[in-house]
Amino acid sequence: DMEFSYPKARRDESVFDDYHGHKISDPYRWLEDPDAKETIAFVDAQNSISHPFIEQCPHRQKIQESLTEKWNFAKYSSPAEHGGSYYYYCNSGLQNQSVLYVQDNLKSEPRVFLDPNSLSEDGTLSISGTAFSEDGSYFAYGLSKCGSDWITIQFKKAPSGEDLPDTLKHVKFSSMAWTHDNKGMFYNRYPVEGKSDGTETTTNLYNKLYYHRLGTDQDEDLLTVQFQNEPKWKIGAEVSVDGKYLLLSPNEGCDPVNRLFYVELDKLPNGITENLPYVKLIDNFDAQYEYITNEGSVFTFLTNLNAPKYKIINIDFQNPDPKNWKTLVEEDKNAVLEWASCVNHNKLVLCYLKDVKNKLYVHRLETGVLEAEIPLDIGTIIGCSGRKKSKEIFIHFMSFLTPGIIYRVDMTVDKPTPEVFRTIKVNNFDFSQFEVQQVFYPSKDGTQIPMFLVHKKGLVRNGNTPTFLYGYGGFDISMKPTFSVSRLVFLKDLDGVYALANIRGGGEYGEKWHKSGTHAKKQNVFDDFHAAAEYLINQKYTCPKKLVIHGQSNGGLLVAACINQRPELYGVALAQVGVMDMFRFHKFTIGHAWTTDFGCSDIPEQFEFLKKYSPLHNIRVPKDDIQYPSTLLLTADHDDRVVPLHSLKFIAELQHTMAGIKKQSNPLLIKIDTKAGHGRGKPTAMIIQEQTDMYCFILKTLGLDWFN
Ligand SMILES: O=C([C@@H]1CC(F)(F)CN1C(=O)CCN1C(=O)c2ccccc2C1=O)N1CCCC1
Repeated sequence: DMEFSYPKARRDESVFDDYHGHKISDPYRWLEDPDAKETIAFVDAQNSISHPFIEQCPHRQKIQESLTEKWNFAKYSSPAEHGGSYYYYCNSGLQNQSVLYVQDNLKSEPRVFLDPNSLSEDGTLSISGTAFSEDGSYFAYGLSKCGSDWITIQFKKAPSGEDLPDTLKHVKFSSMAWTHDNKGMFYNRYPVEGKSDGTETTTNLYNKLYYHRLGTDQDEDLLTVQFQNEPKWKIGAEVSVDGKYLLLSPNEGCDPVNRLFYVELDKLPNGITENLPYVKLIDNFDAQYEYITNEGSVFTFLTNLNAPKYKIINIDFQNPDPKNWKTLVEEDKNAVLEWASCVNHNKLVLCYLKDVKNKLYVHRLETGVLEAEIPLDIGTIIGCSGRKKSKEIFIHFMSFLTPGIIYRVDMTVDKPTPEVFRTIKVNNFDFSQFEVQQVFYPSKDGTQIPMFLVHKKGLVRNGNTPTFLYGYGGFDISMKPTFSVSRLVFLKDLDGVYALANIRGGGEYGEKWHKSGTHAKKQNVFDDFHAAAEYLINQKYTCPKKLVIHGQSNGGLLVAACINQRPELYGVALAQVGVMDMFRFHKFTIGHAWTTDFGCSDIPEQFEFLKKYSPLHNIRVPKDDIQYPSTLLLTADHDDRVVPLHSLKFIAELQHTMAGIKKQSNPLLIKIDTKAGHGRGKPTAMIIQEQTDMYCFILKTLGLDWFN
């Protein structure tokens, strides 16, 4: 047990806000300026205690070597056909970024098409968004530095890979939609306001849609669509499969809802110009309308309109009145329709999630009638490639104990059957020693919550097994079984249990499940997670001291709120890039888009429910001899999704509150990485370091040995 002396951080008690009559102080407001000398000093001081604690782990070297060795297996994506060539990503094992290869056909010799590893020494430059032109002769790709959401779009000739000079800057949250004359592409930009390298916290408002004509300078790009009276709107843009329509899907948050406007491109008297005239087909945020395909003016959409588990409808743009809309595939009350794709001209491939397991079906586009099920094992479809003109699709299957199988499915036959195209193999790892089960446990309000458990076969439930509980709980995102070799190494070497709780707020059971974990019902999410912990303890898998909880982003909020509410229930808490200040999150970068799940402190009744769980505002000394779990917050200087100030303010308040409290022997630390962001695009070397850090922290705080 160590007594920590945490860095002193200035508390400015003079800073407070009045929220509808409530005076709320914000003594670490100064930490909101990432460039202030004082903030930089705070970050260094925190790292100077967290780094040694993590690095002094006796087994660090062994852990790092073991993770690196196990990580070193070839990873592939499904192939995708463009312009007659096939493209796929491959990471040979330890490359920092996957490489995009091209081959003339599925059997021929692949060539490197784009290798991001050649673009930066440390692998911190990553591909973020790609789009081939309709004839496959041009390729646009976004590059992100250090994991920032900002991208720069560049272009190549395809399949040669020859670089083109066109460069589009100040792009963020962008569609990439080519016109079918292959002359140019629609994309999104934000107005330039000072620094935009991903370390700034400036709010992102007034998203605009531009059209770039290949071979011209960016400053000649046409400002085609903007909504000057709707600063929060982001403008999704897509060109229809026949090239005749530009589909605009504005949304103003993260809910699965959008408006639907369109432009008939071949009816424009002067081609594409500034301020394109659009038709408002759907001018409300009542539902989501996701374009699948169209036959002339009859458009097929995936929608949750009066269908919280989604359905497929047809809208004839010539008869747009909702009373003429037709349902093509009815909602399935027992499964969520996650996505649909039109392939082989007249087929619809539908992917459902049923009790958090994916199932694939083929329907006729013309009638919506079910034709066949594509048989799959229990697990997750993480990718599907194939277009309307494709006669085949490739599906990428994965699960806890399946690193990946890519199937090719011939869509021209009556009974499409998956044939193995490629199996992702992990060397010398015996998966047969593990098993997966799905359990359902009751939450506080009696709701049955699914949870996956992964552990070695023959596990003895003695209430003392190190258990790693992961959750997210928001934004209609479903936590599905995926493969992680580092997790399995952890389970193997510690005889541990991995638990994935499908708590409310996610998309596991459609829009009702999502909504029941938002706004005034957000506490359901935390209750579901507490109940998962209690289940694991009551069923003798583990005990509080051996229970590790981990969450990222909205899941970081989950972990922080949970240790505030039930510190006695958890042994170790890893809160990664979490949202901690629920009163101010909407002021930074894209935070304003999250009010769809969280609400906003500007609104009195929403302030009331935010106040009840906001991590930063609910830190208190636990009663009796209860202390906070060993806690490690993780964030990074280029995280412009959830800006680091959230974690900095939370750790400052937590350390202040618990400093000098003798019973708090568990460490309360934060690690702030540099040249890293919210997570996407992180190079392999940094991922392995981060996993090593987390396992070192867990081993040290659980007092465990790493056997392997
Ligand atoms: O990052 C997020 C939430 C959760 C999410 F809904 F899944 C996504 N999200 C977002 O904030 C999504 C941000 N975002 C867009 O709005 C957008 C438009 C077009 C292209 C790409 C983007 C994109 O990444 N959060 C961080 C913590 C709380 C929520």
